[in-house]
Amino acid sequence: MELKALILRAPGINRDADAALACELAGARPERVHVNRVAEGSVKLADYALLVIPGGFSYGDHLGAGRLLAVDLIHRLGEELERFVADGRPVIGICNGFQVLVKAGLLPGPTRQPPRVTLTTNESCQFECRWVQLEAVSNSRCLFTRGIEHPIEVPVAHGEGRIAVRDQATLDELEAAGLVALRYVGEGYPANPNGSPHNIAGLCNAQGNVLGLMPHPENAVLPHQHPRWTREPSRREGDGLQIFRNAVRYAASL
Ligand SMILES: NC(=O)CC[C@H](N)C(=O)O
Repeated sequence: MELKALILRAPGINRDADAALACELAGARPERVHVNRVAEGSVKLADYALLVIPGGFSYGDHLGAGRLLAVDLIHRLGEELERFVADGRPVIGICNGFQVLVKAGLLPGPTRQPPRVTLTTNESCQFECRWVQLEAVSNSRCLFTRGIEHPIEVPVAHGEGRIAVRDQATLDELEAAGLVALRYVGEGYPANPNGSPHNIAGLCNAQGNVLGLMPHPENAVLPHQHPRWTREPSRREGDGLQIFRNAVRYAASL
């Protein structure tokens, strides 16, 4: 049976087509759906196996990147989304989508708890747009990064990607609970493009079925998207595709 992926659209979201392509290459059938269609009930989240919140500048990043779409998630999708997550279905938030999930309290979770983590302006105070190396954290609960044993290369493009935590205890807890899913490889800037502590690039929830990450795996799915594709012709696909394939495989197993 073909699995359907809901790619959530909202004003200012701009990487929905890229996310749709990644889902399609991973074996799912993507549908790009405006958040209003879900909120009014004409599209039901429960009809989908996978939810993607793509990158972009939702609502123009007003009040902080991801903040206003997070309000939509909490107040307009609310229980439907909570049920989707509680059912164990995979949710991936990419860049702006990660900011949305964090500001909605879905990451690191649990929901309805006071926020302990946020994403804020890069340490460099500028928009960072380049390719980075990422490693999957081996003790992570994340289902999207399974089997990724070597560093992968994907691009970043963000202005507000720095993780800020309430205190050191929160950071220790994220690590100990296996909620850190991905890290930038290398020491300091520019390997870590935003100054996130412990080089954190992505977080998951305790169930492992919600992942948010600042880099863009959906822009690293085809061989020629890589900057060295002419010099490394052996590359058969982009490194980011594994993340989508894991999601589709997992969704199929539910
Ligand atoms: N590419 C993106 O999703 C960018 C996210 C957000 N608008 C930022 O600048 O941080």
